[in-house]
Amino acid sequence: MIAAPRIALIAHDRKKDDMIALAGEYAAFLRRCTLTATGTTGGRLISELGLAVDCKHSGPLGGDLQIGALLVEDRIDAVIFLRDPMTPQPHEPDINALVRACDVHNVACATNVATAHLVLSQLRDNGPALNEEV
Ligand SMILES: O=C(CO)COP(=O)(O)O
Repeated sequence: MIAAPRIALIAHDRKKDDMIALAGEYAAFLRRCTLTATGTTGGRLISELGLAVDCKHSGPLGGDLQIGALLVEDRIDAVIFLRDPMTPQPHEPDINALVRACDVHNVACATNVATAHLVLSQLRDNGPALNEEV
């Protein structure tokens, strides 16, 4: 049996509605996954979609770094990180650290909805083999 994918879900404030819409589309699949999220994003996924989510701190309070630490320990298969490219964020260094950690450890990181569809449909249809050698 293929293990349930472990997915991190993160969205900046102006991207949270997009995240809820995206997660709603994949809700049946996401219910079979192990989900982690930054605090406010996770709270909305729980309250609006009824997903089971391990909520870390809010992004500006270190949540991105907590998720980065998990993926460094090989405990995350993919990150869906809907960043807001139009709004400066006080925790920009944390955001960059998380995306860099994805690159260092070859963990799939979708930073927009189009890529998120590719990653989520791949995981749903083929399991968490995104960062294995092909
Ligand atoms: O700021 C974030 C990611 O950088 C998201 O944090 P929240 O989900 O707590 O809003």
